[in-house]
Amino acid sequence: MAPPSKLKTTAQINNMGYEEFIDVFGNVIEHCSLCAAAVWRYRPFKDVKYLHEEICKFVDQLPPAGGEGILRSHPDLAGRAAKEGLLTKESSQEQRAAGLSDLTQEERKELAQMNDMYRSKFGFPFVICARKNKKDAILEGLRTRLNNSQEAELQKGLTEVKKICYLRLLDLVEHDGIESRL
Ligand SMILES: NC(=O)N[C@H]1NC(=O)NC1=O
Repeated sequence: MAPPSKLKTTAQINNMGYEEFIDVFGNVIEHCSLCAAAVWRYRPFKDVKYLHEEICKFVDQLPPAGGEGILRSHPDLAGRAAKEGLLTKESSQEQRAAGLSDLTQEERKELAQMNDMYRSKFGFPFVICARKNKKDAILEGLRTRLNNSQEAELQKGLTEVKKICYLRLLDLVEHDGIESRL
């Protein structure tokens, strides 16, 4: 007999008390459990897509400083936290999936230099959905996005945060092939 699925059903989510909800969904936005805490009140959710939409609505109504705070809660790609083994398990899996644990020394150096340039220009780290971009696309994205305005990068970074969030939710909740929404 197949082992019981660890994925939550919509019914289970809708019956969760606040603490269990945070235990399960507290890191769907990296280090920002406030985003899950804010949407618990909107149960019942029809499915995982609705839960994601409520989180996105919460993120979208934050003032710019709040959005920047969310971006700042993300670790650099292949940065110091990765080197020191301090990533969350989600971020660690995502960075590995993108091939960032197998960078050449040159690629690692280029990424670190561009990450630093990006952070000093915008005041927050470069954020991209690593599971949707392999290492070449990440390096290219960083090179291109360095030319953008601060406002554009705040929006772009938050769009990537919402993609990361959706994929993290799909890892936690039973669903029916709806990844294509990204
Ligand atoms: N800086 C950055 O993009 N970090 C992240 N991206 C991702 O997919 N997971 C992360 O932690």
